[in-house]
Amino acid sequence: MVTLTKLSKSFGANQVLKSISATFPAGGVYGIIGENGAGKTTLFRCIAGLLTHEGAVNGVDDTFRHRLGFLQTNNFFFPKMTGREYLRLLCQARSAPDDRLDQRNVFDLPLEEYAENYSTGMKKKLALLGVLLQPNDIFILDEPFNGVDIQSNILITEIIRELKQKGKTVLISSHIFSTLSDTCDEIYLLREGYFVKKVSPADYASLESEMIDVTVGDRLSRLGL
Ligand SMILES: Nc1ncnc2c1ncn2[C@@H]1O[C@H](COP(=O)(O)OP(=O)(O)OP(=O)(O)O)[C@@H](O)[C@H]1O
Repeated sequence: MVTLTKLSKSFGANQVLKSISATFPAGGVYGIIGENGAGKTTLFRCIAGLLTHEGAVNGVDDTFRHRLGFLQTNNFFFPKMTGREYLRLLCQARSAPDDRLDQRNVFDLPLEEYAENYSTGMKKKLALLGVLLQPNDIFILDEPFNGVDIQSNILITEIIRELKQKGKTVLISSHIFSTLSDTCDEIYLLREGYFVKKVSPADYASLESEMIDVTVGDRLSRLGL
């Protein structure tokens, strides 16, 4: 479970998150959507403890961050570290078994090659595999579908469903609505620092058409194709 209590974050005069309170129970998948710059990554980084903030995430003394796997939008890989060495490092950081890596390499990554030389999609999959090999209960996936191929898209969707079945908590952001509507129990719309909407599956279709209306508006006629 993830609980946010009056979570606020500013960068100088730019107040990105404005006293957000929300509860994400275990065994659920929660989508966070919002325009570029709405604050999704900032929210995730606050939850993961990578940014100082006002308000609380799961209480001050909670050790839940030791059970939290965070797939960032852009992942860092040490120079001259192979994919296998990266996975071992992540396993060892959480005292997880680092054997059977070839068997668990479900994305068929070239584990003997340097991770920094991987393609964009391969880097994303390596980082995702790393947090999946750890004994995490909470998964924050910032744009996990970004840059990955169709096959991996399908597999990641099924992995998210499996995490839910196992009772994990999954927070996920995406700019592709269908990737969220396929998996999420609730979708939150982040706008101007607030969750302005919390939508259940029965209302996903109307949320999507509302977003299309708002987004497209008069833009096509302005473009004048
Ligand atoms: N380290 C930082 N220093 C200053 N401003 C920042 C920093 N990180 C984010 N911001 C600002 O916070 C706001 C929210 O950025 P954030 O990356 O969280 O948005 P986002 O919703 O994840 O966007 P996108 O969909 O483009 O990934 C933006 O105005 C951004 O410029």
